[in-house]
Amino acid sequence: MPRFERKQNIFRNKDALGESYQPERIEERDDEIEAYMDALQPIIDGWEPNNVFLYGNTGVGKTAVTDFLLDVLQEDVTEYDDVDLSVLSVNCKTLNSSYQVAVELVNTLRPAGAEISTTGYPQQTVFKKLYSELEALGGTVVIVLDEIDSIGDRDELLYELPRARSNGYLETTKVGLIGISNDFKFREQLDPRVQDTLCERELQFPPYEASELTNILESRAEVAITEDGCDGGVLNLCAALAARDSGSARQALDLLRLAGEVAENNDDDAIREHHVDQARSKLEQERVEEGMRELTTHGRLALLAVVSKAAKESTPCRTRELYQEYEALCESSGTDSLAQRSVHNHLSDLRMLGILSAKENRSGSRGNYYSYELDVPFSSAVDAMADVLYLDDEIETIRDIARMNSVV
Ligand SMILES: Nc1ncnc2c1ncn2[C@@H]1O[C@H](COP(=O)(O)OP(=O)(O)OP(=O)(O)O)[C@@H](O)[C@H]1O
Repeated sequence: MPRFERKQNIFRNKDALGESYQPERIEERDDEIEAYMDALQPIIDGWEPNNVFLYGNTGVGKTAVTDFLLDVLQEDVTEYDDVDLSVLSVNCKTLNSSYQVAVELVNTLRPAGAEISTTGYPQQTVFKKLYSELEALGGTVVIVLDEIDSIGDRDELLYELPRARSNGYLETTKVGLIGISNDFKFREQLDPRVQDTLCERELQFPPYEASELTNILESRAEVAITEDGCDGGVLNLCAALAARDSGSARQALDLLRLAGEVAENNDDDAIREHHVDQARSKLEQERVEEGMRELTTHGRLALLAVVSKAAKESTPCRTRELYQEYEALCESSGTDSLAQRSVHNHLSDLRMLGILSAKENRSGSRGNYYSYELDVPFSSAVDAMADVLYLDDEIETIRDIARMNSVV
């Protein structure tokens, strides 16, 4: 009797709900596609490409539409013998400077074994190597820089590359940049001269509404889910939840995939609305745990102070009292404590992350003050603290007190 058994009554192709899947059809982006095609038109016409800057929140289709249109463009360009198009795509997330992005581009263009080192050259040397690789490639080159905001203020490449031809670094090759970002502040921070060139054509992708997300989910479910694998109403529910929260297609797709997994694990024959509810809580918890894992030691100690008060049923609790709890925890863990003002800042950050909630109380002549409480389940907060702080005994005591008070 096999111990692994194939389950395929819900998913026909689960990968189609994953991040790496490239949809055959783009839904609900006709206006954006039209404007984007307009910006890419000079390439087909044989002229220098426009530089394009795309922005919008996470999950609104910036990358999907770009990949889709560049595939179409590469196919259509084969009709014209005098246009030789190459597309280079780089995600800048881990490359946070012009230098690193330029090295990555050089290495993408060089054959295996001829790559350059990621350190040790003057920046202009790397840029020159990049120009000579681009010149060797020839034709029209479109360079897509996804998550371009990771470059930060070290943005010299964004100034130099679009000017490479006019400055005589490139003779024959025509280069166009496509920058993609979900950081709305990035554009404003750019040097005005960079803004002028990089943002020659700007496209904004707004968040999706529920009805748009439903269409995206319907077209994806046709590929991903079996005919009877999904109850009516499930796609609408996933779409409505994602629209209310972020307007992100990624969130809607994640919710549907996870709901399918919950249904599958329960050996149910179709995804139902209660599976979506469970999936939503699970995603929410993952988000919070991820936020908590990224806290600094003092952020964690400040949170643990709130957790400790919650175990004693003493929340909402004022900063002053939380500070005393925090100081005691610092002493137990052998950590120097911060001033009350800094702890207050950590509490505000925890609130921004959705881990704490705060109430503002009026206090007559002495001004207003905040009192804090957990905005996440007690158990997820304690669990996330347990594996990082060296406070096993204290955390066990907090758990005991919580059990005594039936706080779970
Ligand atoms: N209009 C659409 N039609 C079909 N699928 C879409 C559409 N918009 C987004 N998607 C899908 O949603 C997911 C997220 O989209 P995408 O990666 O393009 O978002 P993004 O705006 O680039 O987000 P980020 O800024 O986080 O990179 C992908 O799986 C993508 O295929």
